[in-house]
Amino acid sequence: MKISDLNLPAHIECKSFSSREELTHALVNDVAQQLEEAIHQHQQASMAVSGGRTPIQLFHELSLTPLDWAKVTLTLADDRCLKHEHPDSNAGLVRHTLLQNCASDAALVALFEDRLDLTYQEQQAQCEARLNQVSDPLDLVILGLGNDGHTASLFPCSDDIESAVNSQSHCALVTPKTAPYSRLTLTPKRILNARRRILHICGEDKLLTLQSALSDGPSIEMPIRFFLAHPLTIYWSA
Ligand SMILES: O=C(O)[C@H](O)[C@@H](O)[C@H](O)[C@H](O)COP(=O)(O)O
Repeated sequence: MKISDLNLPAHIECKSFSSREELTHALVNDVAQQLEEAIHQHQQASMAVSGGRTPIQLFHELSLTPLDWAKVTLTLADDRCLKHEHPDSNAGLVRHTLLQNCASDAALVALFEDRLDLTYQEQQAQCEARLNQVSDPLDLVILGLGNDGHTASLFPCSDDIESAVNSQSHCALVTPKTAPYSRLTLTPKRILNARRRILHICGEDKLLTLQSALSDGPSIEMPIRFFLAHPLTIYWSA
């Protein structure tokens, strides 16, 4: 199957690559250009990135890209409720792979604070306060996709999904049943307010998930649908 086999609506732009290396190269250029334009227009830039395995190469190559990183604020589309030194922490991943080299001067606004003495509800309240200080709209949000149709940490299996997707806040606390750790996630409201959204996916399995998300069905059952209904750029490679 190829991404061109999917019947994508006109508001979705699709960029398809024959290798992950080519995809990464093109995506780095796109992201760098978007951040530069934002800095040019309003003297600063803001971007939320996702965790997981897919963006690791992107983070590394972005970190090597010359840019006025001191004017860039990074945050996360979602994070696991873990200390940042934990290998599954998205904030830890961003610190170790993206906030390096040329990008070491960028600011990172973590969703989950690096401490375990607060309840998850207190963490959520503090995350909300921090996100209030990050420019809204964000210039760019890079999303990933799970094969259950989750994106960010909007997990369809979670008891919290309905309140998370309807939330008027910047972030929500979600505990998935099919994945480890409670999570803090940006809400659809905050993600949809961004100036631009990119979906970064690699592999045939993600294409099948995308195909099923494009078929009719409730958004809450495959939360990526909230974003497929709005302008989006998809970067895909096998
Ligand atoms: O922290 C997370 O789990 C994510 O941000 C999540 O939404 C991720 O993007 C997808 O699960 C895809 O993960 P992979 O890139 O590892 O397939």
